[in-house]
Amino acid sequence: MGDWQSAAKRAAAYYAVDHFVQSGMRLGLGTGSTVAFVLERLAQRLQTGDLRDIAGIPTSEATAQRAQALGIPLLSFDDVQSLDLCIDGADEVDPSLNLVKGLGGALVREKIVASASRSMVVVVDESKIVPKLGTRAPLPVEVLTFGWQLHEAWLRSLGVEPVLRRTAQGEPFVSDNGNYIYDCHFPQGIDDPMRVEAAINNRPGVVENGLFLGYATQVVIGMESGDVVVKRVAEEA
Ligand SMILES: O=C[C@H](O)[C@H](O)[C@H](O)COP(=O)(O)O
Repeated sequence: MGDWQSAAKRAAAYYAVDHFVQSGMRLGLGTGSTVAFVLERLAQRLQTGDLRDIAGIPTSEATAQRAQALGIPLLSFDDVQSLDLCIDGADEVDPSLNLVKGLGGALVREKIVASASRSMVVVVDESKIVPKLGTRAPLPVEVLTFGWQLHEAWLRSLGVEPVLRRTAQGEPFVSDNGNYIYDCHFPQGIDDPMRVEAAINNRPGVVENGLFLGYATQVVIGMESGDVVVKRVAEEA
């Protein structure tokens, strides 16, 4: 990651916390290197007393640990069933603010938390902006370990190049939910995300895929120039 990308992620994350988070909110806390800056900013503003009475549901064990270390109060779905706002990163953002997520392996909990949130602010650097989903990042598909071997040929039959995600040691990567992940490469990008989402999620053994269609309400983009640009979903006519 270039220096500008790290600065752009921080700029987007700080902007999102400063413009969208208010005292008293119940938050969804996403996962990844950009969300790390969100947590940093939340902790700073809690310490100064600028923000009060906020708490969040983390979308991964990594986010839970980081938030706890920073003193950000955490909740679970035992405590609340809906959230005011979810802030999360993304691997791709298209012109309609549809997303691919999950390169950090947290897609299942991220989608559950996003679906329980009244709005979703996505924080990215400008390298994540794409004209078409599937052109920059593979689509992660989380599957149960039982029968994981059955999915590869099926995914290939959809015209996809699936690669089982592995650790640096060559072992299959295991998600926080105890599942495996196929990273699915689309040679021409994803032409019809809704059809792909329905087909993949209808397959027995598939837990979830990384397409987030219609979830993002705002996308905060940190630019290489140092500027921050905010995109919102188009208002309905
Ligand atoms: O599973 C991981 C998440 O979807 C992340 O939000 C996504 O991969 C973006 O991560 P980062 O901010 O590190 O690029």
